Amino acid sequence: MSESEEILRIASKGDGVTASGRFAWGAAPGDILHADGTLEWGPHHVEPPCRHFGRCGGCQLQQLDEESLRAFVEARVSNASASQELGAQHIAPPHLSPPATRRRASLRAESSGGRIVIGFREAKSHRLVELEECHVLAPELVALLGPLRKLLITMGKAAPAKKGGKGKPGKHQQARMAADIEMTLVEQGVDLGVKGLTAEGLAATEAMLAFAEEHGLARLTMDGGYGFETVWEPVPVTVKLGDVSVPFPPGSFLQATLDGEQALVGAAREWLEGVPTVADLFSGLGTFAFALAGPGTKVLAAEAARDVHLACKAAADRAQLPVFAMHRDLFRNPLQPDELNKFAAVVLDPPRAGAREQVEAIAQSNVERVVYVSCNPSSWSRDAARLVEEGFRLVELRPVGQFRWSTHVELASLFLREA
Ligand SMILES: C[S@@+](CC[C@H](N)C(=O)[O-])C[C@H]1O[C@@H](n2cnc3c(N)ncnc32)[C@H](O)[C@@H]1O
Repeated sequence: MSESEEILRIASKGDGVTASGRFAWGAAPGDILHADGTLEWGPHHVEPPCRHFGRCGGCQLQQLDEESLRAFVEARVSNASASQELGAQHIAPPHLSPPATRRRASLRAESSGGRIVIGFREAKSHRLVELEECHVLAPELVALLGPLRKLLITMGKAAPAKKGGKGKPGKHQQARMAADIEMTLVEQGVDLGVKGLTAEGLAATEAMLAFAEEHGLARLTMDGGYGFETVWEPVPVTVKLGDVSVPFPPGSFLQATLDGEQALVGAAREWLEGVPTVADLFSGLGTFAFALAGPGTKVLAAEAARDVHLACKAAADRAQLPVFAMHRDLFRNPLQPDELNKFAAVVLDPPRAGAREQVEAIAQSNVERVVYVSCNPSSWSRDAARLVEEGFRLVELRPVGQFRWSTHVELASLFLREA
């Protein structure tokens, strides 16, 4: 049997690891892992603030004190850099979003044992934990969970009985319900999307409208399998990017916290100050484009999602800012070196898969300054290695932990081409 050993670090999936390579879930650095698998808490182990911790799939690291949480975020990023020998010149202290600031969430709602459960999926299982509290979500989102649960029960009762089901003939009967819930805090309040359900019948529709009105929703959309249908949107929904209110199509990407967005945008602003022409690739609604564009800076914003691209374009036109929105699939049709050569700098913020093809074209171009923002240190390090191979230097790396207490880590990085 193995000896008692100290937990030395937290691995990328959130388990504590000892020197001999033993793993322990829920451990903090400095804990002692005994031979029988029990943990003795060390100086960095704190009482998790949430009663659901350990069962809810939303958080993995609530047992860490602030110091070791910061160390985890920094290590994820610096290890990714070291794994490819990128030679980062400077790694900034990590930015961590405070509790109760996450402004978007994807949750699951299911009927279970005659009840409706809304929550993140349980860790390593398909079961849902009923969220009685949540320490990461913004209070406006948490406040809606209880009322939403009641609404879904009402809708279930209002739904027509399924043919062949049990129960007295002619009586409404609650069918098994499962839906995906998207919540985003926008300028007008909460944008709520329910996927997998339709409001069937007058009673269900009226219940939805009453709910939206009573809770002052910014928008309510339903998607029963044929695309989003807007049930309620008293005024057009927008998000503020830079100084511009940009239309927000249902389900669009928004950085998870406002302070996280500000950390990433702040890095891009600092690194691209005074640059006259910037290509913002995987631009989304224009988070970086609207922050960078101004009298001295023109920005091209390239994005594949059509509704997102159109929203960016409409906002740029209305604000009369030098942001030129381009609809383009940058995986299949990356900006080519001759197109990239028209820009003094590139900022790119691709999805988790990274941007292998687009980075190859950047490597082959004459662009001298690249700001790479990433939500996946692994794909980032692969792409970064290609830039370094073609003569770029990794000047600065800023770890950002927008998803507090989770293993999900983001970063901003600056690459300059060696003279
Ligand atoms: C991580 S988000 C970043 C969005 C934006 N930079 C921001 O901060 O809000 C990645 C964006 O890439 C877009 N995207 C995904 N695949 C793409 C592709 N093949 N070509 C271009 N854009 C793509 C997504 O629609 C999404 O808007």
